[in-house]
Amino acid sequence: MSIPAEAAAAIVAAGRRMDALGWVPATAGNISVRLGPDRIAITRSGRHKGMLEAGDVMAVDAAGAAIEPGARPSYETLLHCGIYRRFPGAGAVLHGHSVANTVLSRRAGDAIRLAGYELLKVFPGGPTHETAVDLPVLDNDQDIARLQAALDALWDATPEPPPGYLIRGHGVYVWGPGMDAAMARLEALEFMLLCHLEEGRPMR
Ligand SMILES: CSC[C@@H](O)[C@@H](O)C(=O)COP(=O)(O)O
Ligand SMILES: [Zn+2]
Repeated sequence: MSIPAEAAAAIVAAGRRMDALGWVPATAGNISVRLGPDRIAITRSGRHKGMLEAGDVMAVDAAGAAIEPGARPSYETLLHCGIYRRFPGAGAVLHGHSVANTVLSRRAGDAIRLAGYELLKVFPGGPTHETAVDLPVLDNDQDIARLQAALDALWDATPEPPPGYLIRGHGVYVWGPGMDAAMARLEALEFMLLCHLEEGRPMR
């Protein structure tokens, strides 16, 4: 299946931006866009996200299976599928490994509370800086299906989960209705995490 040029271009541009900000070292990170009810455009596994070309983006179905036989999507494809399945309004998903999200997630318990930051207004339902967002932190797991099951259990127990979470010592997942919104949320989140880190704040 060929990927719509606009979707591939949005993924390539997002990878360059994340790389410029130092959030996707080596071949870290993965990026996707929802194409339709049973189609997702996602980065191929093992590509450097700052040097993507349109051909580094491929299609999978809603269960994460490659449409093109033999093609190898991101190792973490099931996490993207889990987000699109759970949140019908999600149109783009970003995953990065920044220093701030890695260090803070290693120190944190099961959540990091972000409160009092002006940039919280970038998150849905956060019209003022007085809102607090509890960003979930899950233990890392190389069994991605098991990690997604832990996320599903968490989301089942959380009335309105924020559009992002951390994986301990690994990275962040953030989503939005489209790529621009997902990137704005990622930038806001990384900014607040960096503030948190600089201040040496307690986690909750
Ligand atoms: C460079 S190691 C990082 C990977 O293990 C993984 O966490 C990651 O983010 C990228 O995996 P990928 O399969 O390229 O999408
Ligand atoms: Zn990763």
